[in-house]
Amino acid sequence: MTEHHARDLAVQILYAVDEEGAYTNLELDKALFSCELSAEDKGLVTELVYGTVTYRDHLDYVLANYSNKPLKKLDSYTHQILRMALYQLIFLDRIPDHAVVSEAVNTAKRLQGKHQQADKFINAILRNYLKDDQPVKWPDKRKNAAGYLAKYYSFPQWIVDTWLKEYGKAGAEALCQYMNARPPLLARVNTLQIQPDALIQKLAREGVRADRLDRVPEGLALYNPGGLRQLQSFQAGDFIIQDASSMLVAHALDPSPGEYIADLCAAPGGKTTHIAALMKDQGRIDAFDLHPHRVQLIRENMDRLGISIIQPQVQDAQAMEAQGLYDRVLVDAPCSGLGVLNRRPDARWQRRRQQLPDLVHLQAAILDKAAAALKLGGTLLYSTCTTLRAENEDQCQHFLDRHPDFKPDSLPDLLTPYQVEEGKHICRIIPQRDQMDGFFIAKFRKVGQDD
Ligand SMILES: C[S@@+](CC[C@H](N)C(=O)[O-])C[C@H]1O[C@@H](n2cnc3c(N)ncnc32)[C@H](O)[C@@H]1O
Repeated sequence: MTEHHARDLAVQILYAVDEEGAYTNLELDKALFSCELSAEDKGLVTELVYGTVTYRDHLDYVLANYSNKPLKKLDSYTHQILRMALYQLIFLDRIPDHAVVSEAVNTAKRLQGKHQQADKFINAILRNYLKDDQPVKWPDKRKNAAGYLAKYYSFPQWIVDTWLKEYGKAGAEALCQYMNARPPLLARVNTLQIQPDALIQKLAREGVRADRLDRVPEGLALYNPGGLRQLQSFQAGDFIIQDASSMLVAHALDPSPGEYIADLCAAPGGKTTHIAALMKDQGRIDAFDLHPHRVQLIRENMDRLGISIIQPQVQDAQAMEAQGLYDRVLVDAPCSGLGVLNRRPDARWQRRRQQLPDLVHLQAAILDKAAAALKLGGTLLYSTCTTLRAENEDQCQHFLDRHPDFKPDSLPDLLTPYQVEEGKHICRIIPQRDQMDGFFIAKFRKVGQDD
């Protein structure tokens, strides 16, 4: 296959994401697995798809200046081809402009033989854009920061509005920039098997450079690892891919060997397997999740990492019946995920403000079951990967209001850099400040009614 076909494939993936609601990463994996493109062309497809999906609204804002038809009336293939070409013209330096235009026209001819004139329309729009020497007029950044951030950085307006309220103009802009950049590749060393410095040396022998993270003892940054799953160290279970924020959650729970722990929303098991490592694989962890195919991922991870104390089970956490059983319970709740929008380019377009009430309700129901399942004196840890107060601080305050038998509990020193002023039991990991996924962590202790 040639580079031309790489572009055709990219347009077909963009179509599936936009028109059929496919997940970008899964659609890409599926398409790249079954095609015969070179590694370089696969890289190009990935870059074009990720960039075009991420910058969708930025690209449409520019396109609307040059199209005599409303964009909504374009057929989807024409629209995807135009967005993808414009993404290359605006954001990529290495492909000459004339090549971008002729590739777009040829892709249209190949994919849309039946849609007469689409190639001519695409050619005219792209040439008009290239001829125009006036810069695009974006919404005024000072008078209409919300409009500017949403269009320029390509986010739904409601997300930008909440970030502006939370972090102000400069903070919200820095957060938009963070979420548009590719996340670093981080790994957690499986300390049941190997220590970080030994793994760094082992990875070096496999041709991968790795450095230790400052903030999490078992965290590594990996550089240019190529086919990660083919590495002997990966197959041997020496590490798991996980972000630093996520690693902080198991440390916040602070488990000890021999304890009985429940992880109520556990799949695919990143935090469960970390908790097991901190327990030296001694004791027991019940790892629940609603979805059978995701529970299977917990099994695969524990098997690869050589862990024996995890009991994975399909279980709706809202329907748990356990009472007074566990020393510690983790609720790593299903949430709006606004702290990790950089990990899936289509996620920002799929989240809806209207989903929030149901999520908040689900989180509260799971927290109530967690509260009942704990022993007296037990620890409850609540975490989310979102930046929204309704799912974080407000959720926790309502929990304390409903459960006078619980008190805030202080977090270990490792978490101190992220503690909020209001209380030592709450941490906010702020991506643009901490250069990690956006997370919220809160800790409580079951003290009983009379305390
Ligand atoms: C944030 S993810 C968990 C990530 C996981 N803790 C890890 O570190 O790998 C939230 C999980 O909650 C699960 N979930 C959603 N609703 C649930 C419910 N009612 N009961 C149990 N699990 C649920 C989802 O399937 C998803 O796997």
